[in-house]
Amino acid sequence: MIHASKVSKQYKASTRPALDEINIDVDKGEFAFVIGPSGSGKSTLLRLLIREDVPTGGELEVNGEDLVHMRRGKVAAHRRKLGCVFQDFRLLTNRTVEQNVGFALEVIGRSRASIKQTVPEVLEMVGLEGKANRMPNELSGGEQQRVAIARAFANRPILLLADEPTGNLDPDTSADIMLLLERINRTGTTVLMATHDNTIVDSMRRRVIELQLGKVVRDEARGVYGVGR
Ligand SMILES: Nc1ncnc2c1ncn2[C@@H]1O[C@H](COP(=O)(O)OP(=O)(O)OP(=O)(O)O)[C@@H](O)[C@H]1O
Repeated sequence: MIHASKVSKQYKASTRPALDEINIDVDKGEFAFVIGPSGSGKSTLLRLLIREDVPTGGELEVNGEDLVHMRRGKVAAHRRKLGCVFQDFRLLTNRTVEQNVGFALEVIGRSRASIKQTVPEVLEMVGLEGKANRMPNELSGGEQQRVAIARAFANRPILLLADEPTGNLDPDTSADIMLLLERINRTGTTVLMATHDNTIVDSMRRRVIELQLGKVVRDEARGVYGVGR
């Protein structure tokens, strides 16, 4: 699903590369954490996968698509295959829960009938069936993140990218969000999640890819966060 070979990213303003010849292969259906200290390159990796930015070296493919040489006109189609979830939820604050999810489907050209059918299904999946008409500010942080996950999942992405999705949530709420991401993973969606949350990483025992100063320093199948971090 993800193939990164010697991928580097050198920002113009920076002296050292944010990513330095990293090799990562993630298979379809895998669940993998990307961990590492602040500035190690986690968000940069996710940005390259979303094609918000382009590597300055190496090969990068998602689902067989070459992201290095991808034409600008194909970027939107690439992003449509992905779901993205962020620490700060990024909901449309002036739209209801239902509209937030529906709008994401509208912009990718889904018919009104299909949106009408899909939105209640995904809201039920994330446990928000009674809250379709609420505004985001009428929800708890955990509920807002559920809306963001519903929105990311509505189009059944092949790959879900999550950048610190539990960063603003308390431990119990974070655990619930992880159950939801596991559930999404069980439907066949590959999940790549950047996190600082050692409790979550230790309890899930999933693949752990550790970055330090832009290099992969550990890639373990059923890893833990690590001692003393
Ligand atoms: N737009 C940019 N221009 C210049 N340098 C950048 C840019 N974005 C990130 N960097 C640098 O690239 C390196 C990696 O940053 P990145 O945001 O990928 O790290 P991170 O592991 O996600 O950190 P955090 O956990 O704090 O989010 C850092 O040294 C950062 O300062």
